Amino acid sequence: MKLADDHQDMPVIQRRKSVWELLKDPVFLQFLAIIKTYKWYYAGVIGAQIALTGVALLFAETSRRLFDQVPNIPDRNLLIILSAFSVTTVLQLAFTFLYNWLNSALNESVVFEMRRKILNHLQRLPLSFHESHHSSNSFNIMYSELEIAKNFIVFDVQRLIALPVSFLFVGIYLMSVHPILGAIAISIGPLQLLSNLVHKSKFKQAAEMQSRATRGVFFTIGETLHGVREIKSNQMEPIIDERMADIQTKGVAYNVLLTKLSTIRGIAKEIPGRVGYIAGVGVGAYMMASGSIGPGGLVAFITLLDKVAEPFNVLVDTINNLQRSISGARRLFDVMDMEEENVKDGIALPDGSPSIRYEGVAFRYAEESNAIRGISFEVPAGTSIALVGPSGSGKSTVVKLLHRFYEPQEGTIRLDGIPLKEYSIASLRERMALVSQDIYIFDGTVAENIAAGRPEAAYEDIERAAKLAQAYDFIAALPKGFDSAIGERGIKLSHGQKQRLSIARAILRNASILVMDEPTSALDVDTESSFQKDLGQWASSCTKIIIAHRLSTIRDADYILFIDKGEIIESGTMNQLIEKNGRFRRYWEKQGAFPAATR
Ligand SMILES: Nc1ncnc2c1ncn2[C@@H]1O[C@H](COP(=O)(O)OP(=O)(O)OP(=O)(O)O)[C@@H](O)[C@H]1O
Repeated sequence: MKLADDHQDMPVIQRRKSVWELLKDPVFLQFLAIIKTYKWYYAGVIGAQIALTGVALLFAETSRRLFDQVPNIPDRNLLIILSAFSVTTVLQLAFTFLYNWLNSALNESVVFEMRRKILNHLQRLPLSFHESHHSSNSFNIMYSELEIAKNFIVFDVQRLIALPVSFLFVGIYLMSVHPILGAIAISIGPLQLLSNLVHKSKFKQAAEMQSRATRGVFFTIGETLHGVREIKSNQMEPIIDERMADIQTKGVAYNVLLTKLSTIRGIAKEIPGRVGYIAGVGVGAYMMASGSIGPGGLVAFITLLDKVAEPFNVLVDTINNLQRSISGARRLFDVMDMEEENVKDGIALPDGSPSIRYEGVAFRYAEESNAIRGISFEVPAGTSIALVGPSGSGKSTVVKLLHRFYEPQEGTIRLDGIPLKEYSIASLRERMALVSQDIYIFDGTVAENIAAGRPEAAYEDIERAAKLAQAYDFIAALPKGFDSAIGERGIKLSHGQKQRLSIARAILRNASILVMDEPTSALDVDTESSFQKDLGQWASSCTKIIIAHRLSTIRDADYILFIDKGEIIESGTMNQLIEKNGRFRRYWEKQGAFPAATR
């Protein structure tokens, strides 16, 4: 169980992009394409915002007329004014309702669409991404980073369009009431923008630290839930608790700091508004006394002061948000920018079992030293080869290359004489079945789990696969047989039972290459021997690669490779290797598989 704090700088994937580069980023443009899909919602929300400004103008103008005419207002005018107030109230309520409703629909739809896009992308990234990044990293992207990016795409974008329009309307109206009052009102907003400079870098830093703390929380929760068994058996609960407390303490401190800085910036933002109000009321009162405006003009000024300042007010918030959104979105885009596996390009692998040939293949993971080197062997079509060797010797790596989960740095792998790279990944994986050490049971029924790789399979075929995998009896004993729910929310299976389901899954795929990575490690001796017998029947035509730590699993293999430290040390049939009396024989002797030979 890893306890490193590597969530602190996840994911450092590519060079950081400037805001400008980010706005030109193709992924950002893809997100803008989402906006296009929901253009009518955006139009509705923006329209409702502008309409609310119109209603505010109507209210201010009505108030102005009322105060300009009282106390000698004719009954008819009063009636018109009261009707206008009633209309503004109704309109205000109606547009507020419309705005909230459309905004919520827009928000949910965009989040849904973005999450789908990101998950689609994540599952199409090469295995190397998932093997080198903690899964909590992807969860964090799906939730926190997405939430932040969404705030920009949903709210900031619409405000940036609607508010300047509102500003223009209200500004023009106030200038028409009186140019000096209009100028005072208009100048408040730009002054408010200056508040953005207050503690600018400190604020940015605090936002980044707070987001790190959030990522830390995701990381710790993910790691704890993933390794709960190891945590319990190693009594690591206090360590996890301490770690969480540490992250939370920092998280609380950064949150408080962020709130403190936001409040200071908020005060700085308020000051021009308050000063503008006092100046406007003072100037207005003076002008009223000198008769250049009526009392209604002053009332309109007071009523609309907030409205004219609002666009800048919100712009300040939007710029604040933008700083956070950009750093969240940047992490999201970094991952979205990563190239997906190209599974389509290439020729299709023809029907029938192919021969497999490795020619001087070498591979290393990222910066590490070679995991395998100089690997050369051939498996004729329809035969089997077993890879044996100590743990960490490179056996799984050899077969990962066959799936094209990774590409070798040296050498060539050929199927039927054609380099693997020329086949499309989709056709390769379609023709290969994998029974691996890590068995994943999906949330669903037994039948659905067996048919995971062939959802259209007939029920009889599923049953047949279960029989050949020695899984039929235990499935039949489940409360609902093949319809019993298993996985996260269903019946829990033993490792051996899961392994048998995974074998049934592979059988059902009807593949022409069968890769088995320790396929029977959790089966009892009797079940394994029946499985071996049946393997000869259902997989007779497949070309097979079997990785095994058990001698019984490889006894029937046509050819065996003994691998150590990434190299083939010995190769031959079982009898040849035993007679050779070399590393292979000593390896099994150590495990008590047969008596030590006299040397
Ligand atoms: N995703 C990975 N990233 C970096 N190194 C890896 C990765 N997977 C495996 N390795 C390293 O490559 C080497 C070979 O590993 P591999 O899993 O191929 O061995 P193996 O023989 O299959 O082991 P085992 O029998 O224990 O499953 C090991 O040193 C391992 O630490």
